[in-house]
Amino acid sequence: MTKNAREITVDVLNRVLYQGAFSNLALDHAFSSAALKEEDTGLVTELTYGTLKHLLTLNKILEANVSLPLKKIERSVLNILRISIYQMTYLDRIPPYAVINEAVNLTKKLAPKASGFVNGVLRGYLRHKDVPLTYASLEEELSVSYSFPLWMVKLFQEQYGEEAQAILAGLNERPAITYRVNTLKMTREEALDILLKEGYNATPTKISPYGIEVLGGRDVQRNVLFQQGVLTVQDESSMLVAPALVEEKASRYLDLCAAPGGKTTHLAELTGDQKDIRAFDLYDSKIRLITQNIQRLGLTSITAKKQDATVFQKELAGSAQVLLDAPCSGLGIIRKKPEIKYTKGVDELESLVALQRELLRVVKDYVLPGGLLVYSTCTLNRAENEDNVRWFLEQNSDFEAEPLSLPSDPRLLVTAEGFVTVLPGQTMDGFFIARLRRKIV
Ligand SMILES: C[S@@+](CC[C@H](N)C(=O)[O-])C[C@H]1O[C@@H](n2cnc3c(N)ncnc32)[C@H](O)[C@@H]1O
Repeated sequence: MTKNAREITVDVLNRVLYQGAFSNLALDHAFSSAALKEEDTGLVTELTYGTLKHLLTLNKILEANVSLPLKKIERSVLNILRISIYQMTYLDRIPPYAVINEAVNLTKKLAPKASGFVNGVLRGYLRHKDVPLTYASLEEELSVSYSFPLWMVKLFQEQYGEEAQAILAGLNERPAITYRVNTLKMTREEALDILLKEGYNATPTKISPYGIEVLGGRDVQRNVLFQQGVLTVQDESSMLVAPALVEEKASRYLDLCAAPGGKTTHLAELTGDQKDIRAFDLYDSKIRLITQNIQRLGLTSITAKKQDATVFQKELAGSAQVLLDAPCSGLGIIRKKPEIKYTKGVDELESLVALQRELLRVVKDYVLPGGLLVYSTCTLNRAENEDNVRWFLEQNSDFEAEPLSLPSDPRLLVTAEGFVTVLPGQTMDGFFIARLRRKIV
């Protein structure tokens, strides 16, 4: 029997919340295995991301409306309830009685004995929808209303002080779609002009001079500009990294944690595809992603190879500008992968710091005397960001911090040393960039 949009959503949520799947990949898999109409694809995407984004709020509402602990409810039934409460609370285009009917019909199919329970819970919620939720503390209120685990709320409060609430709000924003223009093929103005003439609602990104934000129009990935390698999907924060590393005098660039190649390909574009660019990553499957991007963009200056960045390659010692875009906890990209809120734990953050320090320790020896090491992460956790770089500078007196050349913008927090934290919001992921110069001694 074919599955409708809500059943597919429940499948995707089961995979993301209980089997560790990534939301974007689980959705891609669902869409490639079911021939859905475009409007149903839109509904599945909306219900999946909306439910994940507001999961803790939805759980709190459910707790107020059911008399048993949520973990005693069968998982598919719980996810039917969550997507239904999400629609009744956050969407106004679907009438509540239609939501309840859909939920009851789906429960009859997946867990027939629970259909009366689902009907009762949802009708009860409809009657008491306006009763406000109550909280034991300000932290609990922030945790439930923004739907972030308590430990993450406390981490942001402790580390970012008065910016914490803006970070929670920014990480819940709907991400804008931004593209980087391959300036080897045309200027940003030319690409923008073509998109506008084709009826897209598009605008230049404000901080990066290479980006275009597309606010409306047909799927850009089917557009000839994308297919011809003029455009690459990239967050505006990520577009700030390669320009921090490029210098006229440098002839070799190493990107140690490169897949899928977003920043490597930007390096090649900014250096006229004329320099020696080496991209490494840990897995063959990820090297294939880099290769696909290189081919689509028509670049020839990059070689991509499987290589563990914790293992030193002697032959490259002291030879290059170095990018370490380190594996990290990813708290800055929660807008795009909201499941990170519930799947990451504090312990994992600590082991990542150890890995990042090991990577810094190894890759520093590739840096050309007088050259640059750029360290970046897509997380908002000072332990993985500023603390790591300060630790590194204490250990390595032959390196010094150097500010990035960026316009001043309220979304950029810049430390006295020049380290940049990008605050998350509509067009930008939360991000961290530090630029370190190796002294000539
Ligand atoms: C933040 S992502 C890189 C994103 C990439 N720079 C881009 O802009 O497209 C971090 C990457 O580090 C890779 N990685 C993790 N541990 C590694 C290691 N020991 N050596 C090399 N790569 C590693 C992961 O496979 C992942 O692709």
